[in-house]
Amino acid sequence: MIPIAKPYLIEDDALAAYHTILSGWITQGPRVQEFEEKFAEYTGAKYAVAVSNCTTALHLSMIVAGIGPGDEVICPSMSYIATANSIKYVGANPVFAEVNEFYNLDPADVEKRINHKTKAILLVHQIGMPADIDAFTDLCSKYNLKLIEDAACAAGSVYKDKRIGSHSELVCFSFHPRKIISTGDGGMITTNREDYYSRLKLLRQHGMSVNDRIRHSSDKVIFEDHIEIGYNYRMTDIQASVGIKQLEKLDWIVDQRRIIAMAYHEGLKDIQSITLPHEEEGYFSNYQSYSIYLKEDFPIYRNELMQKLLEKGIATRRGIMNAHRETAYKLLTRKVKLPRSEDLQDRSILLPLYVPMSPQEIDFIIGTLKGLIESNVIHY
Ligand SMILES: C[C@H]1O[C@H](OP(=O)(O)OP(=O)(O)OC[C@H]2O[C@@H](n3cnc4c(=O)[nH]c(N)nc43)[C@H](O)[C@@H]2O)[C@@H](O)[C@@H](O)[C@@H]1N
Ligand SMILES: O=C(O)CCC(=O)C(=O)O
Repeated sequence: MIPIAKPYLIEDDALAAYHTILSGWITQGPRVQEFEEKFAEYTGAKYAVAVSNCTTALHLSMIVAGIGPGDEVICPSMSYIATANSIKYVGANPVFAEVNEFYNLDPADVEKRINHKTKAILLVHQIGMPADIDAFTDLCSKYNLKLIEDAACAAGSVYKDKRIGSHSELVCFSFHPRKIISTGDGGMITTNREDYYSRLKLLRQHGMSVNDRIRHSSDKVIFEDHIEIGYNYRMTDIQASVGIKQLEKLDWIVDQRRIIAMAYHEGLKDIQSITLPHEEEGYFSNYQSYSIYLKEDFPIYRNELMQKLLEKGIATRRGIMNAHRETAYKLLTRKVKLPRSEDLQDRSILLPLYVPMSPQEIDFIIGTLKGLIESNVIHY
């Protein structure tokens, strides 16, 4: 079976975890600090704060951005549900906007939805393709809104010559196994603001004024205070030590993923009934996923195509979900109509993409897909 994804984890990642376990300091310790420093340096941001996953990164970002009950935050519905959930966690409401052909927020549609309750735009760099950060930065300054980036899938992606993580005040990353680099679960927030940095560090560890490492190494007795109600959103040192090793491989992994994406482009470019992903000038994707869109004249129903491919040993996934169609959001979103997002969800599939994939596996996927189309197994 060719799976949809596999994290690229090798012996040095495992050894890093092994050594951390034996070191005797296994959470919120030196490896976490090292991972944060290296991640900030990699992205070009001033600071980075490690947390337990990207969902908690988004939650804390909402808090430090000052989003609260009754506020509205504009975001795509077409995203993993954690994007919208992070807005609900602070008592605010997600206002879903349309996406463009790149599965990313459409700035013109977002602008139409701004009103006096709007406090922020939460953009998503969907499946690793950067969203148009400049357009949203302009909108945010025009209407005095906060910008938060959900870069869960976008470690190693680049927008206008700068890596994702360096463009705005709050950028959230994920190290879930479905992402480019993984620490099991894990997340990171990058920021250039010192006040955000300090508050994020406080909030992820119960609002504790003097952290355990400082108390541990102090030659004087110190007592901590808990100065606001915080959370237990820590990353462990076991995860961070894996993250440090994964980060060393990130650019290489992105290169490898792009080679596979190019092989898909090349092998599938002559099929008229599908649309392939592409990059515009200034946009560089890490190809977290490779999504193809089945046009009106595609000869096989989407779900049947997925089933046929599975029977041939190839796992695929449906197009990116729309949060407003999920049961959890039904009451809130009865009147929401997002035809483009819904169509992209219904008519797209994600193909397997992981490192290493052999040329034979890629050829097999391309050949099987072409064979199914040519034999017109099931017609409309
Ligand atoms: C970007 C979004 O991608 C994912 O959605 P998806 O539907 O494309 O993929 P999923 O089915 O969740 O991905 C899980 C697949 O990823 C591979 N995998 C490999 N290792 C793991 C693992 O440790 N945990 C999980 N959950 N999955 C792992 C396997 O092939 C597994 O079938 C979701 O995981 C979302 O959580 C994510 N935000
Ligand atoms: O939990 C998930 O499956 C997706 C959300 C995510 O990637 C994260 O919270 O880090």
